[in-house]
Amino acid sequence: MDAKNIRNFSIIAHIDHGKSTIADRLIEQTGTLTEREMEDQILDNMDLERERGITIKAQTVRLHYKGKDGQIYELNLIDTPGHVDFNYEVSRSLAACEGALLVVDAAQGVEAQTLANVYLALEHDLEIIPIINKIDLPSADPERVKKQIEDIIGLDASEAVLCSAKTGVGISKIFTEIIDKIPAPSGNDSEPLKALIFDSYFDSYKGAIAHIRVFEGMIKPGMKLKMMSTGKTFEVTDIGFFRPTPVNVGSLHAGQVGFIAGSLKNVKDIRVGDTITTVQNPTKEALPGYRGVTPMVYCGLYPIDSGEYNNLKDALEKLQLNDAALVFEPETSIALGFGFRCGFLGLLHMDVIQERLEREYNLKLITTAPSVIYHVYKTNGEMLKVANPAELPPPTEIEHMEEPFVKATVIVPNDYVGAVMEISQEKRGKFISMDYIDNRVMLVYNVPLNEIIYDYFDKLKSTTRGYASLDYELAGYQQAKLVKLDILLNGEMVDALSTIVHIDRAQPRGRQLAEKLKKIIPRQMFEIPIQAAIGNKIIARETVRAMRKDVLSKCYGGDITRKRKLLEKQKEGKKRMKSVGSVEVPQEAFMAILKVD
Ligand SMILES: Nc1nc2c(ncn2[C@@H]2O[C@H](COP(=O)(O)OP(=O)(O)OP(=O)(O)O)[C@@H](O)[C@H]2O)c(=O)[nH]1
Repeated sequence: MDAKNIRNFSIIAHIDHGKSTIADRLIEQTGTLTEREMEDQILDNMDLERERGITIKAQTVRLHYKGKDGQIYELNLIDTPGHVDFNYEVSRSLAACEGALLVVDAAQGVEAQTLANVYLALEHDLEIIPIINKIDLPSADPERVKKQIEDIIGLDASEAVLCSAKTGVGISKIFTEIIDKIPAPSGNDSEPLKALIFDSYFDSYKGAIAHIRVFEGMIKPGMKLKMMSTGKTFEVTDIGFFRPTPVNVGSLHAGQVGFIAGSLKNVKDIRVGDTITTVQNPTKEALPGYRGVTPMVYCGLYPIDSGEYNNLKDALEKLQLNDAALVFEPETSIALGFGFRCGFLGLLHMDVIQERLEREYNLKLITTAPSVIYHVYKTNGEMLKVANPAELPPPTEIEHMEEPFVKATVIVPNDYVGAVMEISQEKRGKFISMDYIDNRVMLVYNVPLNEIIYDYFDKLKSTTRGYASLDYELAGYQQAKLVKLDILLNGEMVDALSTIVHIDRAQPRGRQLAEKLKKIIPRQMFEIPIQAAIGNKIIARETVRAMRKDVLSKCYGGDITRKRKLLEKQKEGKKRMKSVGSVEVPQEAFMAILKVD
């Protein structure tokens, strides 16, 4: 295919504005798949993704379309993940494109992630084609949305495509716009190879597979290639593109998008953002923008049955084959035994991994409350990065501490500005700016990531009746007065329940946590004191009183089915219990810290 007939583009949108549905329509109209093959929402093909209705892993598909001029065009649609956790992947996918379709919901208008994604696209100098979707909705107001796109983003929206991915209106116009407005890729087959890795996945037959965009040069099977960030070399065995199932081809040329596989066994060898070149005639300069992914959120994962430790290890290793962003290392807790401290890109990523471990690998796990990484500057000049609150050194050894902050952008209707400000301040947010857009307001705050993890977004959503949209990006570390809050059960400290909190919040958090735990920890044969402590100082105390009745005392007569049901229920409840010293602690307790404020 002549490069002048190639178009590489992404679709960017706020969650639920219709990105996947539009992608489906584009695939359908190019006849890339027969109707029978056309499964609903092909691009979101992981089960979990479908259930949660969000795009997690980027997918790519090559479409062939006959333009008005009678020529066949190769359109490479590069899907981008739609969640803030995966911002870096979005950025790499965009770097592989010349253009982007900006999809905005005709009823909801511009939202926080619309903006975040547009800014990323503009950073990569992409040609942006505004598309106003869902015009079939009774509440659709395309004119108003056009105005928002112009006022807020500063893009000319006079020629925005009005479309309904549901009815199919406007889809043909999208093709014309892609062909007419998005520039064809430049690049030269005879230059030294320069290809960008923008995604990777693990195939049990072929090993690790890299999604790539060739900028300069060309690739053929048998070539010896080199990863520029690590120097790792390998031989190419397979080359191809996605339709969306993989189709092998003989070569990939400058300007094209596709995949390569070779003697690579682990996705860790394929770093998203890295540049690939040839061993024989390497390029001098890597493509810009590469950085390693760093997990932002950590938690402890422990098998309820300690005999499952090795199975958990195997499962994590398997998941990691496909997910280079997942990190883990063995950890021991006095309370929970042997487990792993695992690092994730964000809360959604954490949720997805936990769910897959339980669902696909049949593991029963105790998860500790998520934590961020604190920078602890010790009095001896050492700096520690602490991801597990239990590992915080004693206060006497700490000179000062720093915690990660994010720049949070919130868009809400005018009526809720006060509420958002209140929540943000409560969450130790520092006000940055406020702008009026249409009948809404865009607020920017610097907020500790720790507070975002707790319940910032939930609170935001509930107090604004779901109208607030949020996007955030990491904004560096700042000094903060932080302390470790410990919990003692029956006089014994439970390391897995320790958290790091701001000094001003420590007292009330400790009290609330003790109250909450009192409700969660079931009564046992003896009295259980629950204490919250900072260092040696006890700041709260509650007591779970001893059990008086056993579960069966409710059963009168000989109703055996009811009796069995009660025992079953009790067993069910027990599954998620972990004996900590002499106390049975349910999973919920380890998450209780997230539920207090
Ligand atoms: N009425 C109407 N509904 C639509 C239209 N396009 C998409 N939807 C619906 O809007 C919802 C979200 O659409 P998706 O395509 O899953 O949205 P998305 O942007 O891909 O969402 P993420 O994958 O989470 O980023 C789905 O229930 C769609 O059926 C449209 O043109 N009209």
